[in-house]
Amino acid sequence: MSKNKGVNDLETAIHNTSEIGRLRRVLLHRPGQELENLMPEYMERLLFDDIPYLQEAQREHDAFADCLRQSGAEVVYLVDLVAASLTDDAVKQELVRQFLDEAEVQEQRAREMLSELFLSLPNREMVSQMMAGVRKSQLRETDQARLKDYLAATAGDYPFVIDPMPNLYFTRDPFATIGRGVSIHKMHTKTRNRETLFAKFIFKYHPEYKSVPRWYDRGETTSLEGGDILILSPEVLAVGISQRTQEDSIDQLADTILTESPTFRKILAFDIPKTRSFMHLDTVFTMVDRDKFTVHPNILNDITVYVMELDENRKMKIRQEEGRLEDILKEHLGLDQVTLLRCGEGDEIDAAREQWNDGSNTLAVAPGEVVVYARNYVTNRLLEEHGIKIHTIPSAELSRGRGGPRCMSMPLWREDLQ
Ligand SMILES: NC(=O)NCCC[C@H](N)C(=O)O
Repeated sequence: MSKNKGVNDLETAIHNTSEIGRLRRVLLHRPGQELENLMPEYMERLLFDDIPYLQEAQREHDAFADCLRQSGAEVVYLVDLVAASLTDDAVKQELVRQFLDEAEVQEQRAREMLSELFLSLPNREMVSQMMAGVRKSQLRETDQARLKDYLAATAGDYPFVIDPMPNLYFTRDPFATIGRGVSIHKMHTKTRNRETLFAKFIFKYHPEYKSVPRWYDRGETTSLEGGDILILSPEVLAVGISQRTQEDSIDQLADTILTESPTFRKILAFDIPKTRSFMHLDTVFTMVDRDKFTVHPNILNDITVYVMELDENRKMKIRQEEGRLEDILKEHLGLDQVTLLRCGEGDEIDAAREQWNDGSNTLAVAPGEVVVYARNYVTNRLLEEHGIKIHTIPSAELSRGRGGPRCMSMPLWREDLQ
């Protein structure tokens, strides 16, 4: 792939062989009405710690998208991809049917009314409405009257007929591009599991994406989330064993990838503490250059790395690594030196504060060039001192969802590293 090629010349739908190759096409979701459907009573279940101010969150998100465009990436939005996957009425009806199943709307009359509501909308608006959720008050008065008993019995005072999906702007998690393929995830929580239905439709019906190889699927029984998957090189993947990703899922992913992908040879499984602030591997560890990584200092004593690879009989071998993380990375990536850049410069308080606001969660747009939240100025200064070029984006509202630039993006196409 030549650096001079235009985005339209990218020959394959998906191409992602590293964390840091020049980013050429990336998937985002601009936060929408789903954030306006957050209420304090239900925030914890919906995985938010506070309610972002939507207009400001959108301004911040637009600044993020502009920053990615200026660094040479085409920005693609989730609603547009899903809308373009609804290639005919039958597919649109199939999405509505499965969406209602997964939103657990079982009563026949309620299903009919909601189907009518969704199918009356153009594709893009319909998808946005699904994402936003449906308030009881949005149903026509006549429908509310007809459904009175059903609504009282199923929801009581609960104000939604269908829950919002406020975590959609973290496009990193419901599916992940790996090499030329994709893993579609079974999510750890019910609230986020509904997000992966959109990925199912993109990779089943979208004209450009429907033939992409599949490494993992949403029908699996154990959870795997994209924030736990890092592509350290075309041969080596890192996958977090975390609050969100189970060991069995990594076994399953490793079996498929190591057998079927033409390049990946090894998976490093990083066992990290299972807590909310470290929910995924990328909340404590990201790659910023060929030999440099950000890390949350608090996990360094609490991390165990396992190496998974196929032996000469193509049977999976797993062994535990000993020693410092720097040395393990050096060995498996064939590097002379690895530098770990400690969040908050390693200061106990700055590290905790900045990691909570995703100081270790950087998105590389090229080797040694990353997008970071402006608020994490201590970590950002350290990155610059080590020669990393940083692009800062505003983050007062976006950070309330507990995810940073890497969490808010899914690379669809990166250039290979030379
Ligand atoms: N990769 C990531 O760490 N994504 C951030 C996800 C935040 C979201 N509120 C969640 O709890 O799933």
